[in-house]
Amino acid sequence: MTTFLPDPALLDRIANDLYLTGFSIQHQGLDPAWCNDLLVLLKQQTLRSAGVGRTDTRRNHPDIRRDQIAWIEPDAAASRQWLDFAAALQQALNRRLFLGLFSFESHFAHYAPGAFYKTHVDAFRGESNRVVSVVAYLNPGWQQSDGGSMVLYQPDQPDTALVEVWPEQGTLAVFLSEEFPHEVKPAHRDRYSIAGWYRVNTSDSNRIDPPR
Ligand SMILES: O=C(O)CCC(=O)C(=O)O
Ligand SMILES: [Fe+2]
Repeated sequence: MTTFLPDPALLDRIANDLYLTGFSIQHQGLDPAWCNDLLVLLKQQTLRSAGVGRTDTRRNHPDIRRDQIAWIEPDAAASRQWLDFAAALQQALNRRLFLGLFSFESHFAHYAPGAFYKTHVDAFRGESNRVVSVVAYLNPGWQQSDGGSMVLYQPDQPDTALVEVWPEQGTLAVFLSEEFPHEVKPAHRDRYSIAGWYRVNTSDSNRIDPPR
C-alpha cells in the first residue's frame, strides 16, 4: 500500500476554518486510493449497532440512530494510516489553536439504506470531554439524489441549517463537538464513513477519563 502523508496545507485550512467558524468541510481531503483501502477494511469488520449516551448508561436507541459501527484499531496498514493522519491533525490543531487535544477515538460506520442519526451533539456542554469531531466519507460516486447528507445546524439553533455535507469519497468534515447539532439523513444506498473524536484530558483523582 502506498503511504499518503497528510498535506500540511490541508491541516492548515482545517485549523483556520475551525478558528474562524468552528467547522471545516474539505472536499477531496483524503486520497481516493487510501479511501478505497479503508472501505475494504471497513467491510471486513464485524459491525454492531451503535449506542447512545455515556459508557455507563449506553443503550441502543434505534429511534435515534441506526448505524452499525466498529472501533478502529491500528491493526492494518490503512487504519494505522488513518490514526497517523488523525495524530497529525491533532498536532496541527493544538499548535494553531491551543486546544489541548489529548486523545483520539474513532469508529467505522455503515448506514444501511434508510438508516439515519437524528439531530444530536457529540458532547454535552460542561459534561463530556469530546472537543473536536471528525468525519471522513468513503463512498465513490455519491449523488445528491442518493440522500444521506449530514446537516450541520447553527449552535443553539437546531432548526437553522448551516451546511449540508454529502458523503462523497474523500470529503472530510471537522467541527467543534459541543457547538454544532447535526444529523445524518437517510440514504437510498449503503453509506460508509469514519467518525472520530478528539478529547481533552479531564482526569481527576476520582476517575480516569478518557477511559481507553
Ligand atoms: O456520518 C456522519 O455524517 C456523522 C456521524 C455522526 O454524527 C456521529 O457518529 O456522531
Ligand atoms: Fe455526531
